[in-house]
Amino acid sequence: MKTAIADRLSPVSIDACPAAFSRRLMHDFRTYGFGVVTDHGIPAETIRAAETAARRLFALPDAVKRQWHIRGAGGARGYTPFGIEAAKDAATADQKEFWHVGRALPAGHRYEAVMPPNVWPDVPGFREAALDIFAAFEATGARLLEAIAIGLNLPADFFAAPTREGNSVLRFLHYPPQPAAPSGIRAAAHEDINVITLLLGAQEAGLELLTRDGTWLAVKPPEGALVVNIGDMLQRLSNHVLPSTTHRVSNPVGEAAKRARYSMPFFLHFAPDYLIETLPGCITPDNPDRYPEGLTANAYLIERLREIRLL
Ligand SMILES: O=C(O)CCC(=O)C(=O)O
Ligand SMILES: [Fe+2]
Repeated sequence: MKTAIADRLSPVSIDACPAAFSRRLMHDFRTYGFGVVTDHGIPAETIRAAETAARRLFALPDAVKRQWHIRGAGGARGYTPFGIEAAKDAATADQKEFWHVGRALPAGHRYEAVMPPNVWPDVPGFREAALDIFAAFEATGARLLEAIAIGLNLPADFFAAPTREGNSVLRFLHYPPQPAAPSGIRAAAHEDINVITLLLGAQEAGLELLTRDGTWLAVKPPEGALVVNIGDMLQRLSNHVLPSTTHRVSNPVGEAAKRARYSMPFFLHFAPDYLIETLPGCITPDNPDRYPEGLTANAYLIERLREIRLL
C-alpha cells in the first residue's frame, strides 16, 4: 500500500499527554527541524504587551534608538540597527532592526562577564513587558525540552540544569514595509546558533524552511501559535538526529509588502560553561560521532557570532 507523503507541519497541542506530545513534536523535529505548538502557555496578554512595547520602541527616531546600540558587544543587549546582521557568507545585511534582552543576573554572578546587564529604552512599560515574556518563554521552553529529552530517551529533566542559567536571548524584530526597506531580503537563509528557538509573531507571512529535498516550505502558524525550531547546539549535541534547519524570511509582495513585520524569537541557550558533548544514545553505526571533541556553549557561540558579523 502506498503511504501518504509529506504530512504538513500541522500544529501540535502541548496539552496532549506528555508521551504523545513528545512523539508528534519529535516527528516534526526529525523531519523538518521545526514544529508548530498550540496551547503553549504564554498568556495572550503577555504577548500583546510585548508586541505593543516593541512597536513603540521601533517607532522612535533612528537617532534615539542608536543611543542604545552597544558597539563591539556582539549585539547581545539593546539595539542593533539596520545594516549589521547578515547571514553567514551573505553579501548584504538583512532588512531588519532588533532589540535584545538577556537574563537578568544578580550583581557579582559568576556569568557576569559573558552575560552583560540589560539596557532599557525610554519606552513606558517596555522593561516589564520584556521581562514578563522572557520568563514565559523560559517556562514554555523548559516544557519543550522535557518533550525533547523524552524523545531522545533521556531523563525528562536532562536539560533542566544545563539551561537553568542559560545565556538565552529574547529578540524583538522589526522588518519595515518594502518601499522603506534597505535592499536585500528580510532575513537571508540561516540556521540558529542556540539550543531551540521559540518564535511568536510569525503569522505575518514570510517564514520559510528548507526541506530535505531542497524546497522551501512556508511555515504559516495559526494566530497565536508558537513556532519552535532546533538550533545548531542541539543539532551538535544530538549528532544531527535533530537537524538545525535552514530558514529565511522572504520579502512580501502585493498588499503584504506595505506592511511591516514584527516577530519575537526567544533563542534558548545553554549556560556558558555547559560542555556540548555528543549524546552517546545518538551515536550508531550508521551515524558515527561527528564531534569527538566537546566544546563549551560559550566557545561555540563566539565562533558563530563572528560568522554572522555580530562580533
Ligand atoms: O522573523 C522571523 O519570523 C524569524 C527570525 C529568525 O529566523 C531569526 O531572527 O533567527
Ligand atoms: Fe532564525
